[in-house]
Formats: sequence, structure tokens, C-alpha cells
Amino acid sequence: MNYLHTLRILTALTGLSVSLYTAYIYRQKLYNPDYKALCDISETISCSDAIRSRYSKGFGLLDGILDSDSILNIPNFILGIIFFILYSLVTVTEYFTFLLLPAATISVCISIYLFYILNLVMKIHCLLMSQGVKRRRSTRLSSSGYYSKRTKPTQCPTNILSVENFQEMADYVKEKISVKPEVGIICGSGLGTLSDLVKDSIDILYEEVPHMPVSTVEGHEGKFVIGSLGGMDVICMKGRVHHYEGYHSQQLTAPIRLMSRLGVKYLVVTNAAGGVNKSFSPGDLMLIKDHINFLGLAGINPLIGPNLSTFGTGERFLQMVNCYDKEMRETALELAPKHGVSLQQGVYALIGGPSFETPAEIKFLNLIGVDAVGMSTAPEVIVARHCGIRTVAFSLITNMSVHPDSVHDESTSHSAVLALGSEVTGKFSGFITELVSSFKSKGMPLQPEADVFHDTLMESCNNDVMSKTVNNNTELSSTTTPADDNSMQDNH
Ligand SMILES: O=P(O)(O)O[C@@H]1C[C@H](O)[C@@H](CO)O1
Ligand code: HPA
Repeated sequence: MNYLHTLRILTALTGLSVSLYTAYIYRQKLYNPDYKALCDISETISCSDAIRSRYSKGFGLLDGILDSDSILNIPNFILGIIFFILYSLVTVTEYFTFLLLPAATISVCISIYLFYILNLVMKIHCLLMSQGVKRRRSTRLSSSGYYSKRTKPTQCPTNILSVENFQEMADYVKEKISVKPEVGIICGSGLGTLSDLVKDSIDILYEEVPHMPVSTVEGHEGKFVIGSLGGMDVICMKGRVHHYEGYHSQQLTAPIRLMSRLGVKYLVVTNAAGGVNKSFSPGDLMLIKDHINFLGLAGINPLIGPNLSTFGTGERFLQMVNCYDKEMRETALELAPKHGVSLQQGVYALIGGPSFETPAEIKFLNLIGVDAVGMSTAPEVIVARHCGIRTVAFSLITNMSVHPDSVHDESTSHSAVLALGSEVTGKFSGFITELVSSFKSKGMPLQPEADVFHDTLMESCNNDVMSKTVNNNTELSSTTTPADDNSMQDNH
């Protein structure tokens, strides 16, 4: 064995070891984001932080062409393992030795390219260079000007649940089902029997599904019912979780991201709510036209945190106009009379709960144009919108929110809410079934109008949050502004 031959074998083994160690770090990071690799030496000499940057798959060359989750967008370490195994085989067997020179040339070019990306583009040094780098926020001034070049945050914010967590949720559910749900349904308080409409169903308890929050409120059974309804494959949530239970808004919207990962394109959300519009009565069904999200206005929004751009629209600054899909609302209005459902329409306000509203709060809600008040729905609709899922939502008016002058109203209690829910839900069966069926003929999910979207700055922080290109999609013939939404004007 001559000197050159030994050197080639040593090079191949070193390359293979580095690639395998990178694969190990990648896996460790997946399950423990705080994992510290041996090559994490300092803030600027780091490999594990960088490991899921966009340059870590396909050397970043396929970014923008392929989705980051595409199986064709192969992680660099896999390419490295394959390359070094082949290189070792050729060296040891001495077959196809003519390939050694081109292979070595390609590997040198790739090394120079990655060296350039790491040191000149990203200005960070990664010991396992083949994995690419993490872009530091401070190296890039966003168009929205959040960080100046001098601001050097030392730590990236993280989400409560990562893209991988949602994937694990979806993988778990996918393994248990044979259908591919396109429609999601959420049953609100007392509305759980809607799930009985789902045929040939299988049940999956929330507690079984990794990362899935479990319902703790009476009347929310806490299981997915997956099967078919109105000729569509559906995933129905028999019960939801709420912010007041103590969950983070990213947790209570986790099932929406799970649905998105399963391929859901349409969502029907239901809730129980107190009637604020004085023309409503308990038992009425209200089609939600819009919402006022008091939690969101106070800074509790499920999209707070690094932007999860791999979901649907992936927009950092999400538009909410038409988030209660106009075409789906029109279909609901058309179908309701046929099924004997007299559909009210109105604005839903989300309050934090679990306490019901004070008389002064109800007076205030009434003054600002709220028709029904509840403790859910808005976060789910925001995340559905972010995922590009078209949504229609209904409030069952279970009680009239206590009149400002009255001292106590017995109908405003959770047990009364549940009782009314189970009493009237049956009346909506035909309506909900035909509504779901109508989605068959609906087109692909609309993207939100996007003329004012800003560049996302968080892409510089973490690969999970890498933003998609700003989408200046103007093809939205059926999106409307409140002003031109004449067919569905306020009814209060
Ligand atoms: O899950 P939803 O919004 O239907 O539940 C409503 C709001 C509270 O959770 C509960 C109050 O009775 O019902
Ligand atoms: N207020 C808030 N949430 C509710 C109500 C209410 O009156 N009824 C059912 N959910």
C-alpha cells in the first residue's frame, strides 16, 4: 500500500466519521433542542446551532425550488455518508479509479462553496462545515427594521412546539388511519355529538398522540374521530382545549397544524357562545363573519415566536381579512334554510375566560359590535389561516350573556351550556353533512391577500423558521374587503 493510497483511505474515513457525527447531532437536536455538541465551542464557532439551516440540505442549492421537507432535498450528511462510502470502496477495491479525480475535485469545490457561505455570507464558523450554518439575526437588517446591525441578540427565541413535533403528531396519526382527511371539524362545548355523524370512524385519544394537549373541561371528551362524512374524509375533534385551562396558545392550536400535516384543506369550527346581540335567542346558530380576539390584542397569539414557514402560507405577518372564508359562508347561508336551520350571522369575541363576562364587559362588547362571546376559536382560525386551511365557523348561542341590569342569570353556566348544546346539536346534522360535502367542489385553499407582507426577519435565526419568499400573489378573485362584502353586512 503506497503513501497516497493510505492518505486516501484516511481521508475517506475522516469524512465518513464527520458525516456520521453530524447525523448523530442532527438526531440529538431533533429530540432535544438544548443538546450541545462537542463542536459547539462559542457563539461564532458552532455546528449544532447551524445544523438545520437551509444550507444543511442539498447545500442550500434547492432552497426555493423544493420544499424543505421534500425527500429530494437530501441532508448534506447523507450525501456525505454516501460520497465517502463510495470513495472508500473505490480506493480499497481499486475499481473505477478514474472516478477518484473528479470526485476529489467536486468535494474540493463543495468545500470552497461552504467555506464561502460560512465565513463570508453568514460570518459564522462551523467545525462540521458540511452541515452549513445558522444565519445570525445581527448580520442582516430586515426590511421591517426590527434589529439594527449593532443589536446582537445572543439567543434565538424558540417555539413551544417545533416543526418536528408537529410531524411526530402527524406521523403517529397517519399510522393509525387508512384515510387521508381533507376536512377538519372541531366540536365545541356540548357539540360533541356532531362527531357521531362521522362514518366508518376510528378514534384516537388525544393523550395517545405525542405533544397533543389533553382536554380538561367537562363536555370535551378529548379524542379525534376520523372517518367519512358527506363523501369526504374527515378528522373531527370531539373536544378542544382552551387557553384558560393553562395551555399555551401554540399548544391549543397544535391540532390545526397536525391537520395541516395530514393534508386537511377545509375546517369547520364550532363553539358554544353567549349571545350579546339582543335579537338572538338560546339555540340560535350564528355563522361567524369575523372575530375580535381580545387575547390576540393583548399579545397572546399562537403565531408569536419564530415563524413556522413550512406550514401553508407561512407568512410572518398574516392578513386576517376573509379568514372566515367568504365562499364557504355563502354556501352555509344557501344550505341552512334547506335544513330548517335559521342561521344568524355575526362577530365573535374571544375572551380569556374561564370567568364569564361582567355586566360592564357585556355592555362594552355590545357597544363595539360583538354579537356572541366565547372562549375559543380565534386562535384556531388564526393558525388555520397561517396553514392555508379554508375555514368556516359557527357559534351555538347557548345562553344570552347576562343583561347589564340583571344580577344573576342561571343560563350562563357551563352545565346549562352543555345541556343546551346536547339538546339542539341533532338539528344541525343534515346541514353540517351537506356543508362538508360541498367542499368537494371547492377549489384549492386560497392564499391570504399579500400586498403588505413584510420580509421575515426571523429567518436569520433558525432553519425551522426560515421564511418563504414574500408572496405577492394577486390572484385572489374571491377575497374581499369588509367594505365590498355587501352580501353579508352586519345584521345588528
Ligand atoms: O369550546 P367552546 O368555545 O365551545 O366552549 C365554551 C367556552 C367555554 O369553554 C365553555 C363555557 O361554558 O363553553
Ligand atoms: N360567555 C363566554 N363563553 C361562553 C358563554 C358566555 O356567555 N356561553 C358559552 N360560552
